[in-house]
Amino acid sequence: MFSSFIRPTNLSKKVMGVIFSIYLGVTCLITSAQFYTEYLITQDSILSELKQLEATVIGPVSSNLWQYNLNQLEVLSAGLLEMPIIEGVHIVDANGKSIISKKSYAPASIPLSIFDVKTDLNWVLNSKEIYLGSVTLYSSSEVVLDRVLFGFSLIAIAAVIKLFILFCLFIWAFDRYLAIPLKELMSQVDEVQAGKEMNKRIHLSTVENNELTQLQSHMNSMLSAMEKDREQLLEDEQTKRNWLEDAVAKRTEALQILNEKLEKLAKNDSLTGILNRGSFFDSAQHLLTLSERQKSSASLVLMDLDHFKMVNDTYGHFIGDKVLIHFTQTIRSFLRESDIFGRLGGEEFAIFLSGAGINEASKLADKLRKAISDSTLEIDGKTVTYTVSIGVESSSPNDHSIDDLFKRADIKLYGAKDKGRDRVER
Ligand SMILES: Nc1nc2c(ncn2[C@@H]2O[C@H](COP(=O)(O)OP(=O)(O)OP(=O)(O)O)[C@@H](O)[C@H]2O)c(=O)[nH]1
Repeated sequence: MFSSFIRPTNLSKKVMGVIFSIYLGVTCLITSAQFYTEYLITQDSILSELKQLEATVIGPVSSNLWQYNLNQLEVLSAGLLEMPIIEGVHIVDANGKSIISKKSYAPASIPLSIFDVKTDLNWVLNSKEIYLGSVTLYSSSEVVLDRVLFGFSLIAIAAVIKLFILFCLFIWAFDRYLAIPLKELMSQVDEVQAGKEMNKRIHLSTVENNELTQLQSHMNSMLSAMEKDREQLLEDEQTKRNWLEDAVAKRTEALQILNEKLEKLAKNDSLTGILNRGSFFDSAQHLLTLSERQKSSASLVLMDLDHFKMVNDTYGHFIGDKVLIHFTQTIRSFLRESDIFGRLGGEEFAIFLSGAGINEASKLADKLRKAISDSTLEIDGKTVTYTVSIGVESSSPNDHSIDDLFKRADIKLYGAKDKGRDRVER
C-alpha cells in the first residue's frame, strides 16, 4: 500500500526503517511504563478498598467469633467472596487455628500474584480487650488487570493511532522535502550527463534555502568550472592543432621546394641550368615519337665549342665556365618555348627542334654560330672570344630512336670540325 507512496529509493526505505524502529521501540517502552504505573496505582486503590471493607466487616466477624457462631461466619465470608475485588477470606482464632478459609479461584488457576490485608479481631469485655484471632482478605493480580485492562486498551489504541498518523505525516514530509527534490536533482544530473549542452545547469523547483539548494548551487559551480576547463582544453587543442597544421604545411612546402630542387638537379645541368644529357635524350625521344606519329619533321642541332681546351688553358677553368654560361644564354635567346636545349657533356650541346625541317634548322644553326663568333666576353679585364661548330640533321620516317638521329648529327658535327670549325654542316 505504501510502496507507491514512498519514493522507491534505498535511502528513503532505510531512513524510514531506522526512524520507525526507534519510534516503535520508544512507544512500546513508554506504553509499558504507563501500563506498569497504572497497574501499581490500581493495586493500591484495591488495597485501600480491601481495608475499608475489612473495617466494615470487622464488627460482625468479631461478634460471631465471640459467640462462636460458625454458620453466621460462613454466610458472612461467602458474602464477602461474592465481591469482585475479593479472591479469598481467611479467619483464624486466637490460637492460630483456621476457622474459615475460602478462595474464589480454583486451585489449578492460581493468579500471578496475590496480596492481602490482615486485621486482628478483638472483643472488649469490662473495658478489657480480648484477642480473638485475625481476618485476612485476599485480592490478586487478576482483579487489578481486569480494572487496568480497559484503561490500558485506550492507551494502546491511542498509541497505535498516534503511530499511524505520525507515520503518514513523516512519509509526506520526507517525500515533500527530501525524496521529490532528490529525485529531481538526480534526473537533472542524468540529463546534464547525457546531454551535449555544456551550459545546462541544475534548477530545482523548490525555492526554500536548504541543504539541497546549497548542493544544487555547489553542483552548478562545479559544472561551470568543468565547462570552463573544457573550453580551455578545446582552445588549447585548437591552438595545438593550428600549430601542427601550420608546421605540417610549412614542412610540406619545404619538402615540395626540396623535391623541385632535387628534380631540377636530377634533370638539369648544375652549371648552365639547361637540361642534362639524360633529360635531354628522354625529352627528345618523346618529341621524336610524337613527330613521327604526326608525320611532321624534326631536327637535331649538335654544337661543340671550338678549341675549348685552349680557352681553359689560356684563361683558366673559371673563365671557361663563364664562357659555357655565356654560350648557353646566347643560344637560349634564339629558341622558342617548344625547343629543347641540353648540355650533352663538357662543351657539347644539342637542340631538338619539333616541326622544323633541315632548312629551317640550318638557318637557325647559322644564326647561332654567327651570334657566338660575333660575341665578345669581358671577364676580369680579359677579352674572350670563341666559336662553335654545328652539325644539323633532320629526322626521316625511319627514325624511331633519337640515337640514330644523334649519330648522324654527330658525323655532321665532326665534318664541321674537320672542315675548319666555326661552321654549320647539314
Ligand atoms: N671550364 C670547363 N671546362 C670544361 C668543362 N667540361 C669540359 N671542359 C673542358 O673542355 C675541354 C674539351 O677539350 P677537347 O675535347 O680536347 O676539345 P676542344 O679543345 O674543344 O677541341 P675541339 O673540340 O676539337 O675543337 C677540356 O679541356 C675539358 O677539360 C667544364 O664544365 N668547364
